[in-house]
Amino acid sequence: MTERRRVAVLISGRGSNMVSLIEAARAPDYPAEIVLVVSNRPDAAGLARAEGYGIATAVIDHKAYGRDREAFERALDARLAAAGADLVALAGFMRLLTPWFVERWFGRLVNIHPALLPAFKGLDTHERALAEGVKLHGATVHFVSSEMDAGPIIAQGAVPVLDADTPDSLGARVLELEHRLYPHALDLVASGRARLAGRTVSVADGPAAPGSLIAPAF
Ligand SMILES: Nc1nc2c(c(=O)[nH]1)N[C@@H](CN(C=O)c1ccc(C(=O)N[C@@H](CCC(=O)O)C(=O)O)cc1)CN2
Ligand SMILES: NCC(=O)N[C@@H]1O[C@H](COP(=O)([O-])[O-])[C@@H](O)[C@H]1O
Repeated sequence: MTERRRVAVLISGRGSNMVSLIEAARAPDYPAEIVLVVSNRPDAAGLARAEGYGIATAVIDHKAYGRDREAFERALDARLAAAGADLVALAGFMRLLTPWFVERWFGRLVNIHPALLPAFKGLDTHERALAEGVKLHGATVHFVSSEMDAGPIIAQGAVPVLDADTPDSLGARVLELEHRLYPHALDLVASGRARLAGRTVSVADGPAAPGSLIAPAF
């Protein structure tokens, strides 16, 4: 097997998607290894979870840089370089990245968003999905572009929205899906099967969203 890609995961909180990536990368044939977890928040619960797996962690507190976003990102970039990371996965990382960082890592920087982009960009996606009365909702893994939640889509998964759903019950169903979607999408990128083609992504040998990620047909 070719060299496994060295992945750094960036978090701001709980880190459940980070754990799904760490667990997936424990498989000997998985094309990536998680070499570092970085948080912009010292109190992120995900840090202790990563340490529990023996993964190196770092805190780069954005508050220490005031309004100087680029200074924060230069410190982040230096820590990624020190770990020899060549792929970065955002997992509940709640900082808008500037064009400087995005251009430096473009095509090697991915994010998971709890909605079927381009629908419901931004925050509170489950509340908004229920308010709109959509019947299918889900999650998207995309390459990160300077424009928020607008980068080329790598893989998506869908779940049904039930009449009795609340934002919490729908959010829980989407999160369970995320934990299967993100390891799949990172596999596509790290193995080279997902290829950027301008504003879109082509996926070699097989669908980007295997049946298991699509809500059961009625
Ligand atoms: N240039 C980009 N940066 C980021 C993207 C992206 O697509 N392009 N994705 C996000 C993740 N994200 C939604 O998926 C997101 C992150 C942060 C925010 C936000 O409003 N952040 C505020 C601060 C909030 C806080 O610290 O709690 C901010 O940065 O001022 C919205 C959506 C990751 N970055
Ligand atoms: N806009 C980005 C965003 O909303 N990301 C979402 O934050 C949660 C992080 O959970 P986690 O810390 O348990 O992985 C996930 O649901 C992820 O999709």
